[in-house]
Amino acid sequence: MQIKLTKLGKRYNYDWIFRHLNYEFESDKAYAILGYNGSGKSTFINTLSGNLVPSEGLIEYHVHSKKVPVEEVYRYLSFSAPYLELVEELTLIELIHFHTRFKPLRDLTPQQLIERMYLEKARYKFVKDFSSGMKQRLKLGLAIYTDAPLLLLDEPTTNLDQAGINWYLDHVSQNQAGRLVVVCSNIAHEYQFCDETLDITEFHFPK
Ligand SMILES: Nc1ncnc2c1ncn2[C@@H]1O[C@H](COP(=O)(O)OP(=O)(O)OP(=O)(O)O)[C@@H](O)[C@H]1O
Repeated sequence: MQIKLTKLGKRYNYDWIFRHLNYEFESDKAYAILGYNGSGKSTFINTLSGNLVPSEGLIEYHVHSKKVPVEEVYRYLSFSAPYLELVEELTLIELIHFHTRFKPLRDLTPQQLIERMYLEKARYKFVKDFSSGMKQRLKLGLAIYTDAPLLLLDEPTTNLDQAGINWYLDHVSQNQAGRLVVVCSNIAHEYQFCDETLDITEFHFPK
């Protein structure tokens, strides 16, 4: 997946969140989107995902050199963010089967995914009864192990303890080859594996 941004801008009402943003994301690379709280990282990643419509400028997507229209981009991405909800009324195994009806996993079975997330004991537990750290591991596991060329992660280590952070870093780096990975963060350990950084505050307007 390659993404080219040309003079991209997003505003809410009269407030520009970012503007005049020219950038190219290349496949097989990991990028960190940086900026303080409220600087526009989530707005940016949601614009990149096609979930928010830009106020000006252009986003062009290519998968294996084939142009993908913005309304089709959701087919090519997996996304984990604190504001994206899990279906909490399902058990873990039900949720994974539900998820795979929409998007396949990367060469592993639901049982193997449960093992990789260290959630074997929660196989038949309702997701609503998971701890906040277990929910975050589940969100990340589903995103990382979905077979999608674009992996979007907003604040990936929210609610994770040190063991959970190490688990995230291991699994994201083992599954990064051949994909475009974009991480929104202002915590260094969340994006230490990234090749490039993009500071959203450089595109605040007016400067
Ligand atoms: N739907 C909306 N309508 C109006 N303003 C919004 C909307 N969503 C976000 N904003 C504003 O846009 C700005 C950027 O918010 P955003 O959530 O993108 O920042 P962030 O860098 O991801 O913050 P954090 O690190 O705290 O998650 C903030 O001032 C926020 O209040």
